[in-house]
Amino acid sequence: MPVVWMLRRVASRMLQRPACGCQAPVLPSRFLGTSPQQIPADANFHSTSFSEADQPRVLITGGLGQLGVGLASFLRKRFGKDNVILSDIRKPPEHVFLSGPFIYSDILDYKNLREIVVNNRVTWLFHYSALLSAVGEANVSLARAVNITGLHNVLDVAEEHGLRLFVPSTIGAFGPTSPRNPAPDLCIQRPRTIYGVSKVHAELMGEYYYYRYGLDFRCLRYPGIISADSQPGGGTTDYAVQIFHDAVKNGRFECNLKPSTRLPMMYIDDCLRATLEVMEAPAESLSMRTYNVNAMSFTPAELAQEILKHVPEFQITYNVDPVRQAIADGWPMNFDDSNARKDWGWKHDFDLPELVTTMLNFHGSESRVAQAN
Ligand SMILES: NC(=O)c1ccc[n+]([C@@H]2O[C@H](COP(=O)([O-])OP(=O)(O)OC[C@H]3O[C@@H](n4cnc5c(N)ncnc54)[C@H](O)[C@@H]3O)[C@@H](O)[C@H]2O)c1
Ligand SMILES: C[C@@H](O)[C@H](N)C(=O)O
Repeated sequence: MPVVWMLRRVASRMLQRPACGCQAPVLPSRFLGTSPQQIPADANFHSTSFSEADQPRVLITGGLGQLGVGLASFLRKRFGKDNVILSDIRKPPEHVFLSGPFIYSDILDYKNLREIVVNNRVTWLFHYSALLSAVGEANVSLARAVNITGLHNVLDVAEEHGLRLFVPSTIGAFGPTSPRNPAPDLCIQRPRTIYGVSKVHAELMGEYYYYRYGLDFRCLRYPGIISADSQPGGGTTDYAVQIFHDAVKNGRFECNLKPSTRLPMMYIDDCLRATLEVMEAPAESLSMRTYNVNAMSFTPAELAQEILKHVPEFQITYNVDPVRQAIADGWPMNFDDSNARKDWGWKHDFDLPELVTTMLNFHGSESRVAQAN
């Protein structure tokens, strides 16, 4: 195998580098920038003194899901609109298409992925494509393909082209035999969903490529992420997003998890900031390549109590979905993220009260706008 890898690497380097040693011609593209430089894998972007030309050239896969559009907008503020390419296999809504570069990318098509990376001189890749926990159980073979085969393509492209690679993992990478309150970074991981199994695989493969080939792989295990202006893609923590829509719209919500189901959660602003911070952290500050990150932990009953403080008529009822409940019962109730706090200074801004106020304000103003129109 090492011989095969060596040959592949030499061939790929030859393809990337012209024999004359001059600058390789780059195909025209509407996303093309002007910098002739490749960002070195160990570059430290912590300094804000980089010129426009030195900014990373970013590709986000699976970017039309709950988190990708917010990530693109966050990164574009930092690195410039044209340096961040959003991609997916779905058609983007108009406001997303008009907000910056968008491109079709199927992570199961290795050649397509490589072409995008080469033509756009991508240097950082955020790999968001995935099937989440509940939809994954409903379509195991597709989840296996997207979450495992797709990841292999991404790892290979990243390694061949010297990219810095971010892959999110999840609380779902733990299982009922893991310590659950709290789950530390390093412990037994025997998840019982295809989603969890594929994410443990991603963590291990990324770290293997880091140790074996020097790939600059960085991974955060996200808790359930709560966002106001994007819909979740079929996970177990989705209730904590939907509850706000329903509280404002109808004053009531039917929850598909039991009232006492405690899970770690995070507001999207904290999630996106954590993602950029770990990508910008100097390599020497990272004692590990896969970190837990956390903000808060609550049950549906506790979330409903907090909403009641703002919406006194709010009512919650329970109609438990056995698939989601079984998944949640095997996940951590709390997350130990002390290594992230120690190594690269992770600190969350949103606890439960700030989360509820922010979400209700957003949906309240949205519904007032809708009523006024
Ligand atoms: N949202 C959360 O609460 C949460 C928590 C932990 C980890 N994560 C991780 O963060 C990442 C983003 O999550 P999300 O909530 O935005 O997911 P999502 O399900 O909302 O979006 C995933 C996107 O992947 C795309 N996709 C599917 N197949 C693809 C393919 N073959 N090629 C390219 N794209 C494809 C889908 O079209 C979709 O837009 C995922 O890897 C997820 O596991 C999310
Ligand atoms: C937790 C996370 O990975 C996702 N929101 C899910 O529930 O599947």
